[in-house]
Amino acid sequence: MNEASGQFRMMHTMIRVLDLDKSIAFYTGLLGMTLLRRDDYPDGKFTNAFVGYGPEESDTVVELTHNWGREEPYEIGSGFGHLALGVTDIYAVCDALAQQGAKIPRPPGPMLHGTTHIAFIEDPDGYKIELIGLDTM
Ligand SMILES: C[C@@H](O)C(=O)SC[C@H](NC(=O)CC[C@H](N)C(=O)O)C(=O)NCC(=O)O
Ligand code: NI
Repeated sequence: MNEASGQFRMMHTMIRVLDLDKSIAFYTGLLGMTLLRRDDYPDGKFTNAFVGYGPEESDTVVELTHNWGREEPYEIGSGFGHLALGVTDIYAVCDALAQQGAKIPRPPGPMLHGTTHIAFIEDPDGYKIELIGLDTM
């Protein structure tokens, strides 16, 4: 820790989404997050929806930005990696997600070159979400 660290707090990660209702349903319905707030900006023709596991005052959350009228899928690019969620019993969680139709391009198991058990699922826009087996860390 350095002297500057007390001045900053991690607030959110923003991702641009094509279908806001579909994304909100994914993050709340499948991943158990809460829709914390939804702010429309008519002058900018966009909406921000914040989802997470606790209030923004104490938790780092995800900001889903929807640009009105956008139809072209976003290019996620090779630089973006993933959002990471910790879970207990990653195998049971992945089974339940698969039964609900979630895309799981990387099934659960020990990570390459490591020992932590991870999995990767995809959100409606194709953003990778890593699931980390907390009991395997
Ligand atoms: C510990 C956990 O939070 C990780 O994200 S490690 C996952 C691991 N990451 C990498 O290998 C990064 C280097 C790689 N060359 C890259 O640029 O992505 C990972 O993605 N492992 C893949 C797997 O299937 O285990
Ligand atoms: Ni990670």
